[in-house]
Amino acid sequence: MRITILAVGRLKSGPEAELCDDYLDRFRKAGRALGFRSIDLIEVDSGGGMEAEAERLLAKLPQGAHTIRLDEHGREHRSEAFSTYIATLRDRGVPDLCFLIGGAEGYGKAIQSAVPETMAFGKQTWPHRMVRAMLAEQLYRAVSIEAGLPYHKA
Ligand SMILES: C[S@@+](CC[C@H](N)C(=O)[O-])C[C@H]1O[C@@H](n2cnc3c(N)ncnc32)[C@H](O)[C@@H]1O
Repeated sequence: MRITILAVGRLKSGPEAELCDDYLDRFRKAGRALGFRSIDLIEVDSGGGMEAEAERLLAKLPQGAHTIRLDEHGREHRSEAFSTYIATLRDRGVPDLCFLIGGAEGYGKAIQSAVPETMAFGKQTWPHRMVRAMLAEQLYRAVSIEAGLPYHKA
């Protein structure tokens, strides 16, 4: 299974980008043996309003991907359940799993109707820069749980 994180805004550098890269690397190393073939972060330009950002996101969605929209109003998963969930998608043969992260204003309506599945990291609103690193960390945690690595302390 290939994973894509599709995010509004371009982070050239900074602590959030470094943290995100670090967890993506860890995910690649731990995930490969479990059948997670790749993980890529794709950024689209911010600006022009939510609907313009929505169009840019939709244009980059891998065709046929199982897509989950990160949203503070969304569904919450415990880390163990998230680990089982992505493993189940992989075992069902889903080729592409894509996570969307909105921009500073959130999502346009086109995204809300095209991507009904949501996931929340609690009910608070987090900066989109941090949400990337949080998602990369939860993905690494998910594969470390499946692999039995001593990272996650339940
Ligand atoms: C700054 S937030 C958007 C703020 C808010 N939705 C609005 O309309 O003002 C930017 C993006 O970060 C992500 N995000 C922020 N808080 C989140 C949370 N608690 N759980 C999951 N994703 C979150 C979402 O993808 C959101 O679109």
